[in-house]
Amino acid sequence: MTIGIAGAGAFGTALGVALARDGRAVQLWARDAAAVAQMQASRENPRLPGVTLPDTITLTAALDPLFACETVLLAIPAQALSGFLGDYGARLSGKALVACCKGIDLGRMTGPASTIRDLVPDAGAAILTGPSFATDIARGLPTALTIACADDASCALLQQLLSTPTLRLYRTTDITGAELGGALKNVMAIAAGVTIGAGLGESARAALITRGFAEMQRLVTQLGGQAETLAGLSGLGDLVLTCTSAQSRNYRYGLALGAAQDFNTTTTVEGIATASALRQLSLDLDIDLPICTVVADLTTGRTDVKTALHALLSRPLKEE
Ligand SMILES: NC(=O)C1=CN([C@@H]2O[C@H](COP(=O)(O)OP(=O)(O)OC[C@H]3O[C@@H](n4cnc5c(N)ncnc54)[C@H](OP(=O)(O)O)[C@@H]3O)[C@@H](O)[C@H]2O)C=CC1
Ligand SMILES: O=C(CO)COP(=O)(O)O
Repeated sequence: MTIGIAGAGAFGTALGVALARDGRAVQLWARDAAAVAQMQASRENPRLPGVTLPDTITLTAALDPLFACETVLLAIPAQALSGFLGDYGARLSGKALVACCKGIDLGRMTGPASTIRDLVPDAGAAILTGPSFATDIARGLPTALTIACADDASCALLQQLLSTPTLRLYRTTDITGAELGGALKNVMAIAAGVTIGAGLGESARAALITRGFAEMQRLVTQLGGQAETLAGLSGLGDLVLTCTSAQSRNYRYGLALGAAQDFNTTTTVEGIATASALRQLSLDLDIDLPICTVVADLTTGRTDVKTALHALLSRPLKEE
């Protein structure tokens, strides 16, 4: 069975490489025909330098080969997902669609798997998420991820299909917990980066990560997800990775923000839009999300680091 992957960015390509190396045939689609031609010729993706694309990956800029696959991984940024599904949802109905992105859609206020469920109701909506840098997956380093899908039997099939000897998938039916964990950890990673970038210290970062996790639990449980999911790979696992590693783009963006330095605006930093979505959700649902709100205010220039820090530290003292 050929696995389709929409989006030949770092993550889509890394997943394709891992699956192809383990014997799966992969159709890797990108919208830019010139970039596809260049990758075909070089068997390398500039977004994932130093990794040779196995022969069993077929690159394509045409959509028909992608739509011929029964399982399609959607590895495009979270804010682009609803547009893609709006354009092509009719061609994707009945398939297993696995979101491979992390974020909350600013227009719809939904996580990636929920966006699939809403826009392509008769597809099997799933999400693949958890702690993993694309380069680690592509290098064949050991990685463990969460696959979430409402139906356990379908989830088990996807778990088998997408696991390899070095890419180990755990499954859950808690889509809400899994998709929100992945979305929120990026916002927390920006905050952690700001903390270090502004010279506030590693103790402050540990406090930020811990209170960030409390914030994640508050939102997830109020929206019907499970605290246990957040304690797993898609929540705590990815939170720890992204808040402590300079490989993370969200963390690096936060570092630059905290140090008042420029940052390349073409880099995919999912936490920026997601922070604004969460700020709005906090107001709409009356849920206390102080760190997400501060990150949204920082990234949109509504506040500065000094004021943001004061806002967090001057909150009333309370029970842990
Ligand atoms: N990189 C990583 O280590 C990991 C990333 N992820 C998640 O994967 C998702 C993708 O990130 P990543 O691959 O790193 O990002 P990249 O910036 O490397 O690539 C993004 C890809 O998406 C494509 N794209 C953007 N907008 C659209 C659109 N409207 N329609 C079709 N294709 C589009 C881009 O194409 P073009 O070049 O034409 O703009 C590009 O190929 C994110 O949600 C991220 O959080 C998850 C785990 C690890
Ligand atoms: O999600 C990731 C690791 O699990 C990648 O993080 P960044 O998008 O911050 O680089």
